[in-house]
Amino acid sequence: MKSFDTLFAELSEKISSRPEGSGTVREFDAGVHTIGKKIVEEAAEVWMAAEYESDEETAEEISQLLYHLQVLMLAKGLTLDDVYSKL
Ligand SMILES: N=c1c2ncn([C@@H]3O[C@H](COP(=O)(O)OP(=O)(O)OP(=O)(O)O)[C@@H](O)[C@H]3O)c2ncn1[C@@H]1O[C@H](COP(=O)(O)O)[C@@H](O)[C@H]1O
Repeated sequence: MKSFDTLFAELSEKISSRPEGSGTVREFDAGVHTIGKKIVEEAAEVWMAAEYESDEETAEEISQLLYHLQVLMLAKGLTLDDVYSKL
């Protein structure tokens, strides 16, 4: 099982090494505008799942939202500490 920190380390490594077929690299290259739209879409899916779907489906949507937030952090050059320092 991954944690928020281990996923962030994995995504950072993907963006550095740019392996063929990485969805993360593709989304990173698409830029902040595209990633931002994905975040809004995923946030709506979290809301709908929380109201109308199972706990498992809600957890899956939340995991996807966290993933896209991390890609946005990387696209902006933000670190985990930048965010954690605001918690
Ligand atoms: N955790 C995730 C993850 N969560 C969500 N997603 C992406 O978000 C999409 C889910 O969005 P939707 O539910 O809207 O599904 P969809 O509409 O079919 O997707 P799109 O058409 O919008 O691409 C998936 O298709 C993935 O592209 C993720 N992509 C990758 N990861 C993890 O990131 C790591 C690196 O992945 P790669 O860069 O692909 O190697 C791996 O550990 C993966 O498990």
